Amino acid sequence: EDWKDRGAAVIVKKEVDASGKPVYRTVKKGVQDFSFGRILGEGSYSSVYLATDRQSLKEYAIKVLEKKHIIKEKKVKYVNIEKNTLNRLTDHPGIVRLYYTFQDEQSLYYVLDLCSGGELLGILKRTGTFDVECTRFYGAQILDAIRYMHSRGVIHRDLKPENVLLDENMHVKITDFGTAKLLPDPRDLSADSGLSGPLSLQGDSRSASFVGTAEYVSPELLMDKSASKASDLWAYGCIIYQLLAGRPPFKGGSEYLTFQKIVNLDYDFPPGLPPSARDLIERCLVLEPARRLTTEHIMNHEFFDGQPFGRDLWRTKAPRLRPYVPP
Ligand SMILES: Nc1ncnc2c1ncn2[C@@H]1O[C@H](COP(=O)(O)OP(=O)(O)OP(=O)(O)O)[C@@H](O)[C@H]1O
Ligand SMILES: O=C(O)[C@@H]1CCC(=O)N(CCc2ccc(Cl)cc2)[C@H]1c1ccccc1Cl
Repeated sequence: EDWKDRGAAVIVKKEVDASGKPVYRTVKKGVQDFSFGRILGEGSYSSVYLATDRQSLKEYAIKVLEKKHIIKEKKVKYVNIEKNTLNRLTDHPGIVRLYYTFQDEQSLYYVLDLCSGGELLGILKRTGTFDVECTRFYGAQILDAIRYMHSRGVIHRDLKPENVLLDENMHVKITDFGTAKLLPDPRDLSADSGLSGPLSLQGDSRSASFVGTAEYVSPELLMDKSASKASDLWAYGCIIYQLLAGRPPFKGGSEYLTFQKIVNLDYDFPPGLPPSARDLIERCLVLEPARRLTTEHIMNHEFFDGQPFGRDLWRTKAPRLRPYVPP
């Protein structure tokens, strides 16, 4: 192959025809272009493998879904949502990148960024809690990624520490978009498209079916099933609380008891939490979605005073992991 593979979705092969004339053939990447390594993890409908591109030797995570299982579990819609969502979120360092997809008789394949640092939940369990510096760094990276997602009309709807992965530099990569809600793409909502309908249509997408993970689900999703961008900020408040406290704010002995705690806003802070962190969490964990802080408000909140966002945030070296020690 004269064409160096640059992680492109297709490879151009240079060959010669019978008369010796050079001809170029484009072929889509496929299973044979990778050497599959160990299993990185398993989902309900998927297995994720470490894989190396045979040409560029670049390492990826390849998520493999078995078609038979997807069809049996009626998850074909999920497959398309994950692909369409990831194709909308292509240029942010805090979102797992989908390079390309392909399929064979039995399976679907998603070639993704390799997140060799594992899940945020995993490192939180090892340290117990995060100190303020770590909470600010990871809180800022997660927020920066949410802000980008929302700007592209994507509501994640299942944000939680298990879905915040870490790359080789221990930087955040948000994953698991199969249950996301796609609003009309703001980039298509140019004035003349007439698509810029009533804001309520865009700001508050009705969702009859999906509910996230018990501890992080927002009260509005439990009460009347309407997910909006504010639902992601409720989950964000739960995550910040969990980084500092070592456990989520709403955790009952059963899912039902957890839901009761959520709709009654029944949670307490462990002693010694910094006042600015308490204030930030309190302003995210607000029952009325419209009264919750937005990503812009949170970036300007006192808890993040002096914390760079944007490019600088992604160039910063991840802080050493230290547990939170009350003063
Ligand atoms: N890009 C990645 N790099 C490294 N590990 C990954 C990557 N994506 C997923 N994993 C790991 O593989 C496992 C399965 O992930 P996957 O997204 O397929 O299923 P899941 O969403 O975790 O499970 P479920 O579908 O039940 O919600 C998870 O434990 C996850 O940590
Ligand atoms: O949307 C696409 O990029 C293609 C379009 C052509 C195609 O056939 N597929 C697979 C569609 C599909 C979805 C679910 C099952 Cl169980 C089987 C096939 C899509 C696909 C291929 C690979 C991985 C994911 C997807 Cl959605």
